Amino acid sequence: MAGSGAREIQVRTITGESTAVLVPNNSTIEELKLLLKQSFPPASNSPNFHLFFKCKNGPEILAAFSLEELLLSVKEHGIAASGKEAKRTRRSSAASSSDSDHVHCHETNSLLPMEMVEHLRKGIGSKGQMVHVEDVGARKATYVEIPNQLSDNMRSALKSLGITKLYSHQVESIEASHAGKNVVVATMTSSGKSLCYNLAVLEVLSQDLLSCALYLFPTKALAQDQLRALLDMTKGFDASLNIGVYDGDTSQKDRTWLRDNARLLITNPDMLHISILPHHERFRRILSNLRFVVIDEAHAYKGAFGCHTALIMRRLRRLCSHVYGSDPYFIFSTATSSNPREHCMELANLPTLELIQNDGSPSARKLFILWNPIACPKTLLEETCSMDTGGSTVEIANFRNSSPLLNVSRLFAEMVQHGLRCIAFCKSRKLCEIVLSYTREILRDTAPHLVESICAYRAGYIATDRRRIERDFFDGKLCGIAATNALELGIDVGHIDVTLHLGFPGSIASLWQQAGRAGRRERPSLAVYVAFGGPLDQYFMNHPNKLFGSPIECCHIDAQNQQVLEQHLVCAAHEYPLCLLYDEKYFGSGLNCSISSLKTRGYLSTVQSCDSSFQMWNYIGHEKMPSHSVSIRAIENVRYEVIDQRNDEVLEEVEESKAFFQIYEGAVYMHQGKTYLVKKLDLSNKIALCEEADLKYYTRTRDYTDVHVNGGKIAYPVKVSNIRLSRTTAKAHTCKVTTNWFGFYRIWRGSNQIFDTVELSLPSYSYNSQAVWIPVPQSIKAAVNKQNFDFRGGLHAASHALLNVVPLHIICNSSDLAPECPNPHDRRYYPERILLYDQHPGGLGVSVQVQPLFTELLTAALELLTSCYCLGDAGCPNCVQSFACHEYNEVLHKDAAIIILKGVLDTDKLYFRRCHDSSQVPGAEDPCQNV
Ligand SMILES: Nc1ncnc2c1ncn2[C@@H]1O[C@H](COP(=O)(O)OP(=O)(O)OP(=O)(O)O)[C@@H](O)[C@H]1O
Repeated sequence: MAGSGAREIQVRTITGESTAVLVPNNSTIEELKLLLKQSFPPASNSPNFHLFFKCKNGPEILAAFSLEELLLSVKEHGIAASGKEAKRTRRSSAASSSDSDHVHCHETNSLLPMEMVEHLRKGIGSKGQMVHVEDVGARKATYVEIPNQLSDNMRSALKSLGITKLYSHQVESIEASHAGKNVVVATMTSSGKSLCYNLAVLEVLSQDLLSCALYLFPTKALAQDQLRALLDMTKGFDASLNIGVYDGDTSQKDRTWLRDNARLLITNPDMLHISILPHHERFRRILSNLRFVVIDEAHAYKGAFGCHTALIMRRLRRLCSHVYGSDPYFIFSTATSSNPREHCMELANLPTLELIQNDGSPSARKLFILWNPIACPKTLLEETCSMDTGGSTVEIANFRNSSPLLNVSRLFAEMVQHGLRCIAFCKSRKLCEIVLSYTREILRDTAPHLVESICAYRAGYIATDRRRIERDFFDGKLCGIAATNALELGIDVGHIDVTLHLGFPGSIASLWQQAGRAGRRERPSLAVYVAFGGPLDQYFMNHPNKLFGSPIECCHIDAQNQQVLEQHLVCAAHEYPLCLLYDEKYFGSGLNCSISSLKTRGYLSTVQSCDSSFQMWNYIGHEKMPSHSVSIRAIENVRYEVIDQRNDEVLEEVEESKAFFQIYEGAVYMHQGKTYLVKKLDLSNKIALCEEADLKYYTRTRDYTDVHVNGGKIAYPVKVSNIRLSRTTAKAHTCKVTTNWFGFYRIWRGSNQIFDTVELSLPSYSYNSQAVWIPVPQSIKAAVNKQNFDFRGGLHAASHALLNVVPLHIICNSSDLAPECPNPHDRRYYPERILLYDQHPGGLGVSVQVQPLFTELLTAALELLTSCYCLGDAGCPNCVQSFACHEYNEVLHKDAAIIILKGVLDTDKLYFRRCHDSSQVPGAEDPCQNV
């Protein structure tokens, strides 16, 4: 029993030994350590000596040693960094939480990221899974003295951040901003880009007490993160800045206050579009005094979302100029784009932009491992497992299976057990939950005290849960997160040592963005890309130079996309009448034609004047708020709530389009690594009731997605370049994209064996869109079959090749379009055609732009395939594989695709020659005939 001057604490080592230790009150950390060492001399066979302190009498024990003492001690022993950083490391910060009665302490053999590579090579990677290690060398900082012109406010802000010198690119960008230039800072992740815009903006705002700034972030989490940073930085300022976040979560009361008082308003493009611009008079003070617009993570604005944001920027700049007499400067920041200047100029319609890209920040060494689970033959795996004395029976049994999921889970457990803070990026929400659950299973055997120190993070979780997880990771209460790309953009979750990547995330830019989350603040780091068995991942495993030697992707936006342009012109006219003379510089040369189209469709009217360029066009549409019907990033409002029926707690809200992949009666639903059985799906109230259950299986839906071409004409005429294009029989039509769910499988965990097939009856999910397509004649099918090639695989490969060449000819992202991807198990009839459709509900107009170019694109696709010397039916990512394939690049046949593409081009050529010969040119002079 604890006497009055002492307390009893329970101590347990990682190997499970446990005893009670009597600790005198007010003992220092050194005394405590000594006591513990006497009770548990580190055994030679226990190199990873983790101590777990559980205080029986509640949390008071922490009062015996202050955080400072703990930090000092930790620092002395060289197992964590000092000062501010140490506060964020897991080892020390668990103790900083006064409401915690758990203290985790790694006494010896915590591994550094670089040491981990050797550890893996000798341990779980000893049989060849580590197929490549790329050494991304360290870079030294180029510091510059803080410029003399910076005010005392700025100097004290820097001091409060512990910054004594600036990186060269920071000074370069601040000077450019202050010289009145628009600036884009395109340096590495964690290179101090925020300071580039914060110093430039705060300096002006603290000197000119009327001036205002608008910060745009693509996510609410980033906005909150920046608010915290700005409030910290400006604590000692003598000028009132009134910084606040104005987004969908802001209360009405706070909104009113911010409108009246804020000088630095943090928001997002959605809010600008739907709330600020349509009610611009309420923001008169801010818009009249707007000096800066800051756009962080500029690479997030590409494709459909980028196109909408570009038009919102034009609406903003136009209102500032026409109504409020202001002309703000722009500061962009981006880490992963290979065309930052061109992209940002298009985004905000700027004539000039200063590019700052000579990165002066230091970066530590990063080792990037390519890890191929299937590189390890089954027999060798068995051998490894039987030799692996540290693994549990479950683990050994599981690891015998070369599943990438189990590999990544094992790596995840390995990292946290060795004191390395880690994010395991997974491509889907389900994978994220499974990885968490497997990793916890491993930890339960090897380090039970760490089971609760890891969790999952994904966009579906309710906002308060996400904020808590971010905070807990930052504070060090958590040491690992299995996350989707929701954690990819730069939220500061503190220091991270390792990133794991389960499967290729969809773009090289995304992979680097994710890997950039580790190794911040000059600490060496590790990234491990674990491959799936699909052709794309296997290609990178076999050709590492294609991954590390290729430039990251460009960001494309097309602010002239007629369909999107017209949607925003309606909003713009509602905000302030349009005028050809003054607005063409914002909306481009298509303005005149779009105004006529909107007039015909009943959106605009004018009072006749003698000179048409002076005419003012007023909004006369029926909607009170036209911006409400323009969706800028296909956010779904209809969502299903997943409720734990035992305590009525909402676990998640799932968008309608994704709901039935996860929740249906009998589904095994996962949340924070726990399994739940879905008991009831209430379709009318959009609620799924579930109960926690210990299940040894998981479920997978049986579904298919069909594209039904309606044959309806698309309402928007497309501008065709003056270049004489080849004729085509391809058509662009409206279409309906429908997903059907008709059953599900029950599958054993571990062995992945299907043991039950269940039928389902669920409503299908559809959205209207636009498609461009060409039929493939029977003669071509016969030619493919004659070679014993897979015709369906050929259609799939040809559509992928076509998709791969589209962004080279049209400004768009390849993710704006999708091909028809066959499910290998689907034996139904399939249309014999090459088709691409707009992935954005309602359509984006990209298919329409593709149609007149179809022959050129088919020719380019054919050239791509014939000039690519890769071997095998499945091709490679340079030719027929697509990063975004819905069916993991299965059912591909490159040689069949060559026959199909060639055949379709020849058929079209022949058709037009015959038309010409018989002088029956069916309107073919106009390549838009089918639009
Ligand atoms: N001149 C400097 N000297 C030392 N540390 C700095 C300096 N400038 C910035 N930092 C620190 O570097 C870290 C990363 O900064 P910041 O978050 O601004 O990077 P970033 O480039 O915006 O990152 P991301 O690309 O992830 O958004 C922060 O902790 C910041 O305080």
